[in-house]
Amino acid sequence: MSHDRNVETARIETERDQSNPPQQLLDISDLSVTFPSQEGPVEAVTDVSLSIEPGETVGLVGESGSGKSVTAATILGLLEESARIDGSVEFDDQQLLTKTDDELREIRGDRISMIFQETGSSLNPVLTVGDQISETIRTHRSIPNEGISRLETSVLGNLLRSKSHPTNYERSWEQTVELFERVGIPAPEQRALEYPHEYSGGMKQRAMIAMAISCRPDLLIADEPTTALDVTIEAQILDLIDEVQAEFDTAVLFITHDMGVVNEICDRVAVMYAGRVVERAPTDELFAHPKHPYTQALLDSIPSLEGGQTLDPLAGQVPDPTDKPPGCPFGPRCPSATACCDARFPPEYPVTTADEPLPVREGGDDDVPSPRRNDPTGHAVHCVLYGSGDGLAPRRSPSDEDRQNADRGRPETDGGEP
Ligand SMILES: Nc1ncnc2c1ncn2[C@@H]1O[C@H](COP(=O)(O)OP(=O)(O)OP(=O)(O)O)[C@@H](O)[C@H]1O
Ligand code: NI
Repeated sequence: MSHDRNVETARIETERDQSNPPQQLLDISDLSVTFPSQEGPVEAVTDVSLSIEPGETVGLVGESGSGKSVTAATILGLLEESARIDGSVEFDDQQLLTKTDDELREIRGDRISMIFQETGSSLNPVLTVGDQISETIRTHRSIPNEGISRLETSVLGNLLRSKSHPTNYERSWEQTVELFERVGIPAPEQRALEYPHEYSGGMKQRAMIAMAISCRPDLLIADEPTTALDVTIEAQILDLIDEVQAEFDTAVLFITHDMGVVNEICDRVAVMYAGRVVERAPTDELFAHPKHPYTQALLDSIPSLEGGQTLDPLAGQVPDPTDKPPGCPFGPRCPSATACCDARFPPEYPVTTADEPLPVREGGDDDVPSPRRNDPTGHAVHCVLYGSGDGLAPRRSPSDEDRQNADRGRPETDGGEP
């Protein structure tokens, strides 16, 4: 018996090794997040799996309320205590969900940094921008603080810098000015002495990027960092993120609702809808062959490059998270929906290379095949089962053909997987 158990353990471990290759920097699997509320539990994130390799830029895209920020906050350990978290978030093979607040604080700002849209609230209004960044450097690069308080550093800053002997404060200040230069803040020595209210939105965002890269993080989480900026400044900030990403080999999780931004800087994309990832693919592939009707609708709603005109804005709204429909949450807005979509959520389904036999889900739902399985291409689709892609048919009952396709697994294959 014990022999059998060893064999079984070895098999499970081998499977785990294969399903969890060590080259992933971040590996989220089956993450669900539920908040308590007056109207009962609100599931903001459902069964999200997402991985990021070192140095890679992955976009997380979706409309407002799709669960992007909650996913990011979970990675960073910033959710309120009352939230229930299921699943796994591994960073560099360490499970983040079981870390203490202190351990997480150490990882944040040392290995994982973040930038947000609301830069204003991330910067302390009563400290100069330079002081805030140099303090971050002293804290996270383990340069001891020498017992100088915040107030003293502000008041004594110039004095300390004039000493011939470099102090830690002085060194961190020099590094701050270098970082300011690196992120394109003009007159960096002067600007470092100014307060946040003296900065424009774009300059604040540059300063936040300087702070975020001061620890040379392995992962940068950027949550809508350019949403509040005008398009010219946005383009500059995206270029900057791209540059520092290449220079420091930082992986980036880029959260946005803007497919145009995704196209600009992401290597791969995961599309979220109503708390779930509904499609994932390399960016080129996603733009060339979107599979999920929601992705198609998002792409159709990108303002055209020439005219800046919105072609086909997405009608309808994301379902109320306290009152999600039983079937596919996109069903009510989906041009390809059939009656099946109303009944139950179509399971995530990989788009595989042509001819590859599709495994049958063990103990799965009777007429819904579609196993969830390792997807080497990182490209999966939920609702291909009941029609998407070419078939923009009106809502209808499943045809015999649908059922046959369901039996086989997947109606169409384009075989164009990378
Ligand atoms: N602390 C919370 N308590 C209860 N519900 C929450 C909480 N935080 C988020 N939610 C809900 O979870 C869902 C997902 O929110 P989230 O902020 O992740 O969306 P998002 O995709 O980041 O949207 P946006 O583009 O507007 O930032 C929303 O319905 C939101 O109301
Ligand atoms: Ni958000």
